[in-house]
Amino acid sequence: MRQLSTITSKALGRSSSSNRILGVGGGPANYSYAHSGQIWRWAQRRWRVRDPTTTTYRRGLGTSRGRHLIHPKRQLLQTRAKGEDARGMHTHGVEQGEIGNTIYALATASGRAAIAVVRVSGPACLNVYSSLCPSRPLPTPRKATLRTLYRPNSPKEVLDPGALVLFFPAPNSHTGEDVLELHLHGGPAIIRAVLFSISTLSTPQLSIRPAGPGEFTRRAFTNNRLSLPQIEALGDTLSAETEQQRKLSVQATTSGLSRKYEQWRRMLLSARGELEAIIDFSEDQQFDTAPAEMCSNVVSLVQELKPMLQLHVDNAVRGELLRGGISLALIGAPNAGKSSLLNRVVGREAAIVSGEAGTTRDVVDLSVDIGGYMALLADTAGLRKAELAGEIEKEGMWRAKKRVQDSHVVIAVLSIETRNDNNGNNTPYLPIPDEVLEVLREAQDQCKPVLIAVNKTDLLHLPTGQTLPERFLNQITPHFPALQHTHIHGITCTHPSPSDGIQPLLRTLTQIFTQITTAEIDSDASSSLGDAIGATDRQRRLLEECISYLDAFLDRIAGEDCETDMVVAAEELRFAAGCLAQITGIGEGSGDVEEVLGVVFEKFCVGK
Ligand SMILES: Nc1nc2c(ncn2[C@@H]2O[C@H](COP(=O)(O)OP(=O)(O)OP(=O)(O)O)[C@@H](O)[C@H]2O)c(=O)[nH]1
Repeated sequence: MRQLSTITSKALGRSSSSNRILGVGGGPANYSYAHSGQIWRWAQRRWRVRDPTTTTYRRGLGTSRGRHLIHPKRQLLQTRAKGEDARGMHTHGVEQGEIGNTIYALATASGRAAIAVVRVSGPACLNVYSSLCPSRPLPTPRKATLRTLYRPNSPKEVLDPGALVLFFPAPNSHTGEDVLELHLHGGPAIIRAVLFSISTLSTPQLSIRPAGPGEFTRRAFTNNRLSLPQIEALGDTLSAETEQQRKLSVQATTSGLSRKYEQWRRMLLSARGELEAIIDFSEDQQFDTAPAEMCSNVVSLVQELKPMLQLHVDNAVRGELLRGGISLALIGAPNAGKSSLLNRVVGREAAIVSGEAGTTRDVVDLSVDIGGYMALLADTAGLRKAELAGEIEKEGMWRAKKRVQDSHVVIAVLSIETRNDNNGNNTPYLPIPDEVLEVLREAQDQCKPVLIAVNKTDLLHLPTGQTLPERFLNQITPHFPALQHTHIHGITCTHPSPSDGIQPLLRTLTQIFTQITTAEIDSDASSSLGDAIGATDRQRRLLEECISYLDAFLDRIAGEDCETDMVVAAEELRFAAGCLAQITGIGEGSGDVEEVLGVVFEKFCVGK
């Protein structure tokens, strides 16, 4: 990635306050600009000024809020960026009184168990310990130590005769505060007694109270032990059901995504600083680098950053497939065996199977773990000529087609049928209905992976090892020249056997899942692109928003009214950086982090 030229000339070198004003280089980050674009927005809101180039707007700029005007185009605000302290660390509006509290909760599931863990976090940890384990020395930090727990102030009353106690002194603990873990015998009465005992230790000076859902993790975030993306990933870890979801959440928890986004945000802020330097000082100052070159450097940086962001968005979409499940539509003619296949895959009689054509009228949805991937299977109404179908069946077919459009993968079930030949023998043949072909072609046009399952192969009495005769394969392939042969499987649903073809079909499905969820890696790009697959839906939407601001920036900078457009273009960069700030919860524009945390912590349980 190209580095922007650093502005070291007279314009910035005059004083340390210049550095602060321009937000370039070091120095306390206590100041931030509201430049023309921002003032314009205020003006729009307050005085209904529409055109940023009018003098009215400039008057608005000069007089609004009566702040110190350092330049006709901008104003210095001595407002500390919300949620950012002097070191640029996030404070997230945590009330000081709150953080001084000590919290406790049962960290393991309630109910009878071999072991139950009670967690305590906050400044009163040592008091809790000395009250429960009177006259016993504090365990060595991070070393499990056997202790007898007593009821506070009743040294003869044992609560748990053999608890393992762990002490994690601040700041090297999960929450960044002192943390005490009590590994108790898991009987409900012991747990209740210990929790009650802890609650009695609260004093006006050292408040001790039960923790809310996710409150330990919230403290970890507040104390910079975890980033917002890591917490989101942690939420996913807790709700992971399949192996792939688990891997994804672990990847996201341990990846350096936050660092990457923060790096990009700082690059954008630095780029914005360069533009603002040009706007403010190009008329009367000397730069080491010519303004035109500085401007083109900023444009190049944005042009290089954009595809990286786009790749992250694409990879995040793949991650969403793992997180939310891959949707599969089963389509085919009535009686082809779609419901029978669904039942075989989920391993139970989930859908009604009958010899009566048109049994399935509506879409039947089921989720199932296929090869470690969460798959959302949809059995749909059989497709046939509309003129043969009644109103309900027509509605069912419409829904089936709609489901194909919304699915990530399509499985078409064709079925072997038999008819009497002239000699009175039952001859197998493979009907391929036009309605099914049409839907499959549409799916292929939308680049959806398609798999064809030829059902009822038991009617063929094939020799062992053969799953589909060549002639049927040859009948299918001309319709789908682009379809891989490995995506055509012979199966039998009603005669389970090692050669029924179901396992090979599932293996192919798993391969398809792997393909559509594997991160796209640009060979020139950073390795963190693979990590982007762990990005959440919220992060993806913010990345997309960031890209749209970068597009707007590039449009502005290419505009004819260079002076005005550059001012507004710098504002677009600020918004773009704000989107990245919202992802990490760090920096100007990070928005209401509490609100984001509220959504993120919904998934957390008490004790986490
Ligand atoms: N011989 C044989 N019969 C099968 C097989 N699979 C399904 N059938 C039969 O085919 C008939 C239709 O099966 P379903 O699974 O209900 O078919 P469907 O495609 O869901 O049918 P609709 O709901 O009408 O769209 C039933 O009588 C099944 O027993 C198979 O592998 N071999």
